[in-house]
Amino acid sequence: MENQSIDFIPSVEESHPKCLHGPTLLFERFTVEGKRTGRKFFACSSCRDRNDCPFFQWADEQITYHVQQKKKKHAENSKNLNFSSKTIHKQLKRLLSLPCHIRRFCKTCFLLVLPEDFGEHKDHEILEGLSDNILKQPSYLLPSLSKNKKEAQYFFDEKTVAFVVSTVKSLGFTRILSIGTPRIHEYIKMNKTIDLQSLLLDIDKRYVQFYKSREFCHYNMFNHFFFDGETAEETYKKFLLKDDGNSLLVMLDPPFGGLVDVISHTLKKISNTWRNGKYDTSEELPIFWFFPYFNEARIQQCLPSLKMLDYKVNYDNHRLFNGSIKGRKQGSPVRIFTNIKPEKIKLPEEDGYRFCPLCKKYVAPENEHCNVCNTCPSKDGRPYKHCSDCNRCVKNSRQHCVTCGQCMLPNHECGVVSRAGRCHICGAVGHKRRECPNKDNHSAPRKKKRRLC
Ligand SMILES: C[S@@+](CC[C@H](N)C(=O)[O-])C[C@H]1O[C@@H](n2cnc3c(N)ncnc32)[C@H](O)[C@@H]1O
Ligand SMILES: [Zn+2]
Ligand SMILES: [Zn+2]
Ligand SMILES: [Zn+2]
Ligand SMILES: [Zn+2]
Ligand SMILES: [Zn+2]
Ligand SMILES: [Zn+2]
Repeated sequence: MENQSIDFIPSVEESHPKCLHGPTLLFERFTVEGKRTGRKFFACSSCRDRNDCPFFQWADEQITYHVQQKKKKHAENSKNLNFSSKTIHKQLKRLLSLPCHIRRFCKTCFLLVLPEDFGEHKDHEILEGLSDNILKQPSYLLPSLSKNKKEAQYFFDEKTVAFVVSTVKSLGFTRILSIGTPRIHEYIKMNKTIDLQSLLLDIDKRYVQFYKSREFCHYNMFNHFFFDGETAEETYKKFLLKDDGNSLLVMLDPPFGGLVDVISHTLKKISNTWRNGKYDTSEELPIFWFFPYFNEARIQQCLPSLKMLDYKVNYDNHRLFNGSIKGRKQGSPVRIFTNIKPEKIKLPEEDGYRFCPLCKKYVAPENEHCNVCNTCPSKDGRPYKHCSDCNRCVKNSRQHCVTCGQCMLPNHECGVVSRAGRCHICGAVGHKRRECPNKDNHSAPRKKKRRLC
């Protein structure tokens, strides 16, 4: 799915073959020249790595014996953490009734352990003395799955969590559908005085041990699949449509490798269910989508009402996303995409954000308004300046080069224009291969660099 020569085709997933992660998605391959091959295939909605989910099936092919065997083997290997939700909820209640010093968590099995089960985990890595508070913050207790490409868990730092929750509160929301945002969910649960409700939907099944069934659903956001069937889906619908769907915000922080089209497709499904329960169908389901700034164009193509805020979303356990990399002054590349009017969202002035009356939104300290472009142009957290030759704003670090006919870095290889960020077919900026007007009649092979002189 990471490969750019694959395109997602929205279709009725319920009729697709299923893998361990629910109905698969339909994709189509492109040739390197950007032409459709016409050959479609089903692949796992959630895993890009075949080691995590080996499912693959050509759409025009009957499932082979080989594939069936592979699927069976994978299902057998994935039987761990196969606990029943009913008993698991009772388990947390019992654990909380015990004194702290005999409350244990097995770091080998990722399980909370009751005294009668100590023997089963005797050679495992054990954490003991679990306080009530730590049991309310499982994202700090569970080892992060950040090495696993499938789940890619990166957690917001405390400041970001506090900012996001207070913003949601000040906007008047009372409920958050938290998709892949366990840290927001647990912060709300921990701080009862905040008076917000949250339902967590996440693919990480380990969370089921820490929450009641009305607080957490084991869920796949790439195909809108509830692993525990109709009961879980009912829990979600009830939450979504409570109070006629009023005062609800959907918040999601997908793994950064997730495809924008696929995530948008899920958001549209959620929005349709929400809208069906409402009188005023012109209203839009309020969304906060956390994603890197460089996805802006694609997100706006899929969901045009989503606007990008300047706020830099920091993470605890990601060097790139918490501004801790030496020399990386621009900070985290993750932003909030929302359909709430940006002027209503006050970004923290103590961090240098200020209101731009011309753009009618809060902007980052380095983002100076350009009167020619009539915008605060910086997207990536670096200062920009206007170049009258290019007739647009460019990064401060660039200078106009007459030979290249555009603004370039001072030490650039003069006469060679990088194709990064350009369409692979026609070389233009502003669209990708799949939207290229020349897509169907182009056959030149892809080149990395183009000599101009
Ligand atoms: C980038 S992390 C976001 C965590 C968030 N920043 C927080 O602090 O709460 C991605 C989250 O999405 C979850 N996730 C990954 N793939 C998912 C999927 N296919 N469906 C639902 N949740 C998924 C992960 O388990 C993780 O909680
Ligand atoms: Zn799968
Ligand atoms: Zn164990
Ligand atoms: Zn401005
Ligand atoms: Zn400008
Ligand atoms: Zn220029
Ligand atoms: Zn040059």
